[in-house]
Amino acid sequence: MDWVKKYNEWMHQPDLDARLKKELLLIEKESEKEDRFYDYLAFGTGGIRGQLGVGTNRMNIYTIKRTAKGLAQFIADQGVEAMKAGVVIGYDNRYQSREFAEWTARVLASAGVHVSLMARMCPTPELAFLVRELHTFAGVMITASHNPGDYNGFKVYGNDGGQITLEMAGELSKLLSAIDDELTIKADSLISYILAGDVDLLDEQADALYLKCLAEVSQNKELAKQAGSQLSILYTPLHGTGEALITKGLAHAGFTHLTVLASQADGDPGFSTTTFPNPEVRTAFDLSVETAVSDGAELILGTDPDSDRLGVVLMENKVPVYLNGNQVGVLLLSYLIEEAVRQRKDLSDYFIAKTIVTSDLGKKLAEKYQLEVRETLTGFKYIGEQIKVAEKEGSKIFLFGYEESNGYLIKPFVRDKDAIQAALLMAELSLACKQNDLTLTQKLEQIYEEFGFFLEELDTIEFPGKIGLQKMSDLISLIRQTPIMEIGHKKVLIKEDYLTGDKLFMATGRTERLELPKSDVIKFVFQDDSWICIRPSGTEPKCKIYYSTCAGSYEESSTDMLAMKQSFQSLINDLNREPVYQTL
Ligand SMILES: O=P([O-])(O)O[C@H]1O[C@H](COP(=O)(O)O)[C@@H](O)[C@H](O)[C@H]1O
Ligand SMILES: [Mg+2]
Repeated sequence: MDWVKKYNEWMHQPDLDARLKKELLLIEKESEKEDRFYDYLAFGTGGIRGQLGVGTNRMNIYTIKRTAKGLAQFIADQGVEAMKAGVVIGYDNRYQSREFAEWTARVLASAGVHVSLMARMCPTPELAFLVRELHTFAGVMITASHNPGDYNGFKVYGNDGGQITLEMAGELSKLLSAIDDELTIKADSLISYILAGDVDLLDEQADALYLKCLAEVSQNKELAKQAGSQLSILYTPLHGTGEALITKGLAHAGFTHLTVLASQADGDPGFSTTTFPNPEVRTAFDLSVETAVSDGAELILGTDPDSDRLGVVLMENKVPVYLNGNQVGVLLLSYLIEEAVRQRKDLSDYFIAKTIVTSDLGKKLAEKYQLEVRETLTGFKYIGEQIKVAEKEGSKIFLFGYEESNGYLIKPFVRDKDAIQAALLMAELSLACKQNDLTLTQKLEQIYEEFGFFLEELDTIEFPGKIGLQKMSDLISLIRQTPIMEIGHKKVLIKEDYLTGDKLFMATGRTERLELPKSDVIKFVFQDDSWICIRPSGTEPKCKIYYSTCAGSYEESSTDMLAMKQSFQSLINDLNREPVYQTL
């Protein structure tokens, strides 16, 4: 895109939003202007996501209107029935989320697409649920999930309730590439569309519908009814949308001893009490741990702003034990398996889904019970897609889906990760363990003893701006091209390149085809089942490096981890010829 032309167009637009105009006038550096106007934001792992601000490469009312116009055209192309089925729209507590949701509703309605708009902020899984429940053609959620406060985003759902995958995103992007009149897209007022019946507002009824289905998540209803009040839970919504459904959902099930961390329950879009509202990061729990120590809570649950990620901290003798997403996932899976066995279900009828960057511990556990394991690329949309595929095939039944970045799904009435479902099951599992005089760390230990001590770590390297994007792509290409036979003392057994689709056996040079769609991901697998995977994030300007080790003891596994990380870090620094390493 000719950024100078675009910049001038925005600069000379007579009625440009006053705040954006002010911001535009303050930009002096040419590189900054270029970064904001060289392109439009594109679809990534979780829809369109970016920093708020002026420019085509930022989230603002103009880029939102353009995206909504593209979506309206896409729906109109499917015919009148699709337009009537329409779109359900939700939004979180972020800056401008509500404004963006209203603009999306207005632009869609102006094109004749029916809209159901949430009247207040809601969790992403509730919106995903409503797509199925209301049989709409699509769904839109305005959120940037766990990203910092200056981000926002536009997630799109298809009529199965899952986030759109490559095919639909590709078609939508094609339509969007022909739209460049973002500054002049017009629509009537929201109230006029509501009065005309083109936009419906959804409120309490949405919660009631969701909560009715949530009850299905419970594996042992009697347990929580009888003993739920014995488990003391502290919950933090991290200023986001989770409070209403989590408190109601858990209370209905019987978990009545639940306290909400008041200082993080105010919907503050600046996330002022935490630097990063991401339950993957320990500091997100600083305040809740402090409170749990003084109040004696046994379990801390925390959800990200749009409440699709769940973080768990166990309080054992007032000492916090932070679980990562892989650990929570394997604990939930082991509980689902135990309950299925107790209920005499034939587990070979079921499948689980996980991503290629998620630990293999869950896979080992599942395989012991003849559960099929389906692996997908990163992005919960691919896990949601597997449920659709299985239904179409009439093959296996979905038992569980999860990924390392704190995403879990139990019941497929939602087709995206759902922290409300996961919070309920986590509470139930904690209670079941408590009843058996077992701590969750002991439970985890038992799993490690049986299947091996799997450790996982994540490094991120930030690559901001247009130049950063190029540097990141160059680095990953270098890794792709360099014949890496060994990392530290470990021989590479297999190199999987998801961009070329090749699975290369290093010793013999033999290749097999990888079955997943093409994606810029490289995975090195070692002889002892440990692996390293590198890919660009699709939601933030950074490169992610995942490490996983497995050994017969915790000590062995962590020594391995340290050695493996150090070697890979210095390999990357050497390849890049400038040190780029920064740890999450
Ligand atoms: O950010 P969320 O919670 O919407 O989640 C989205 O992004 C995450 C991070 O993606 P990436 O590694 O590409 O940044 C993915 O793990 C997740 O599957 C996806 O739904
Ligand atoms: Mg989220």
